[in-house]
Amino acid sequence: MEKLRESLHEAPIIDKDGYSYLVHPLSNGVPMLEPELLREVVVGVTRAADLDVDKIVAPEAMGIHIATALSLQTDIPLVVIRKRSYGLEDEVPLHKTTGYSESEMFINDIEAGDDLLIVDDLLSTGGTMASICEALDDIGANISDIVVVFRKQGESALDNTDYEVTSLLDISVDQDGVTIHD
Ligand SMILES: O=P(O)(O)OC[C@H]1O[C@H](OP(=O)(O)OP(=O)(O)O)[C@H](O)[C@@H]1O
Ligand SMILES: Nc1ncnc2[nH]cnc12
Repeated sequence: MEKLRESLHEAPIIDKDGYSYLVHPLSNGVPMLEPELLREVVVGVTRAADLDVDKIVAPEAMGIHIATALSLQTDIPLVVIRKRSYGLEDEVPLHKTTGYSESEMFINDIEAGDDLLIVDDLLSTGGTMASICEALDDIGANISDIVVVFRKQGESALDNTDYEVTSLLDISVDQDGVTIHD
């Protein structure tokens, strides 16, 4: 994960009402995402993840490019959990909170019995992932694995649940920058 580690040292941190927010190519699409970095991450996720699944699931927006590349690499179909409702039959809404926002998301085309790999760029408060896992569980799908690129250290809404998250790097973020925890 050499390129990924290097990239963190250059990443700007912005203040979102007291919350230190990492601006990184994988988490924001800016600064520019180098193909070599995306490739390294997709190889890392491919090695870390349980790929014996029916579908890859990624939340909009910044899980999409990682999951798309993984889908191309593995031939596993991709479902995006959207921030927009389509009003389709069996659409499942969920409410999610992060450290700086609160919003609705909508699940389509996941069925009871589906084996799923969930992929996202970053886990922080775990609010997004916990809401997604709960909704997928209610549908009756089986969450085989959850892989994120960055996991921020600290309390998470997934603590004290059965959901286990694998990360490529564990980090902490403050106004002075990013620390990588090995
Ligand atoms: O662990 P949490 O505190 O829930 O934070 C993690 C989530 O926050 C970011 O998404 P965001 O909601 O900012 O939307 P974006 O992907 O469109 O940037 C990130 O992509 C994760 O999905
Ligand atoms: N880019 C980011 N930086 C820090 N915390 C976050 N939580 C969700 N996205 C984040």
